[in-house]
Amino acid sequence: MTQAMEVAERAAAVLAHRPAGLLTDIDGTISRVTAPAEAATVEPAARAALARLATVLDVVAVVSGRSAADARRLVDVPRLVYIGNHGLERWHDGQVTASPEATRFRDRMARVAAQMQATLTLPGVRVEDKDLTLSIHYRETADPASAEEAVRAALLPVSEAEGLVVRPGRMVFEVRPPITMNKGTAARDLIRERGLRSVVFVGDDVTDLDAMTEIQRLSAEQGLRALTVGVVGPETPPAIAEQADMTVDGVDGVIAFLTALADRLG
Ligand SMILES: O=P(O)(O)OC[C@H]1O[C@H](O[C@H]2O[C@H](CO)[C@@H](O)[C@H](O)[C@H]2O)[C@H](O)[C@@H](O)[C@@H]1O
Repeated sequence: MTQAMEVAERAAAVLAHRPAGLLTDIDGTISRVTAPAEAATVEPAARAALARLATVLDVVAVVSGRSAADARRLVDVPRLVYIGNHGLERWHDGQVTASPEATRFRDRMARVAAQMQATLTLPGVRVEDKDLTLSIHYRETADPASAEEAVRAALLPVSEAEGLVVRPGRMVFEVRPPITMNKGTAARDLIRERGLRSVVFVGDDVTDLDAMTEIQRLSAEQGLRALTVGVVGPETPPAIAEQADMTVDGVDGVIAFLTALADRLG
C-alpha cells in the first residue's frame, strides 16, 4: 500500500465519527511553490478531490495565510469554508468577515506596508498587502539568503514600533497583529461551531503547526478524533514531520491522499 493510501485509510477511519471535517492549507499543500506568489494555482486534481469530499463530509475548509478572498479565488470550490489571513477572517457568500480584534491594527499594518514599499528597493522583494496582515517575499531576489537578512533588518524595527509581530515563512516574512488568533484558534472555533467529532488537517508550513498542535490538544483533552497530515517537500521545516501524525510527499502526495480519501468516502 502506498504512503498516500495508508494516510487515506487512517483518515477515513477517523472521519467515520460524524460530524466530520477536513481542513487544508493552500500553498505547498494543494498548490505548488511559484514565484511570484500571484502565479500560484491550485492543482485541478486537488480541487476535484476537495469538491467530492465537500459532498460527503460535514465540513471542508481551507485555512490559509492568504487573504480569505484570495483563498476563495484560488481554490474556487463552492460549499467550502474559506478562512484567510492565518485565521483572522472568513469568506462567506462573497462577504469577508474580519476579526474585530484584528481590524484594530489595520492602520498600523497599512503604515508598515507603505514604509516597506518605499524602503525595500532590493530587486525581487515583493510586498503583498493582505489588509489584516502583510507578507514580504524575497524568493525572487538574486541571493535569497542575504535578502532575508536585509528584509529582516528593515522590517523588524518598523513592525515593532507599530506593536506588530513578525513571523518567518517560506522565503517570506509575515507581519501579523499581536493577538492570539492563528490557524489553531480558527480550527478550534470551526470545530466548536460545527460540533465536529472528527477532523483531518493537512499542512506544510510553520503556521500550520498552530493548527496541528491545537487539534492534537483537542484530541488529547476533549476526545476529538483527529489526524494531522504533514506535507514534506524540499522547503518543509523539520518541525512539520515531527509534529504531524502522518506525512505525505509534497503536493503530489496530497493529491493522491485526497483522491484516495474521496474514493473511500464517496
Ligand atoms: O497558509 P498558506 O495557504 O500556505 O499561505 C502561506 C503563504 O503562501 C503564499 O506564499 C508562499 O507561496 C508562494 C507561492 O508558491 C511563494 O512564492 C512564497 O515564497 C511562499 O511564502 C502567500 O503569498 C502568502 O500570502 C501566504 O501567507
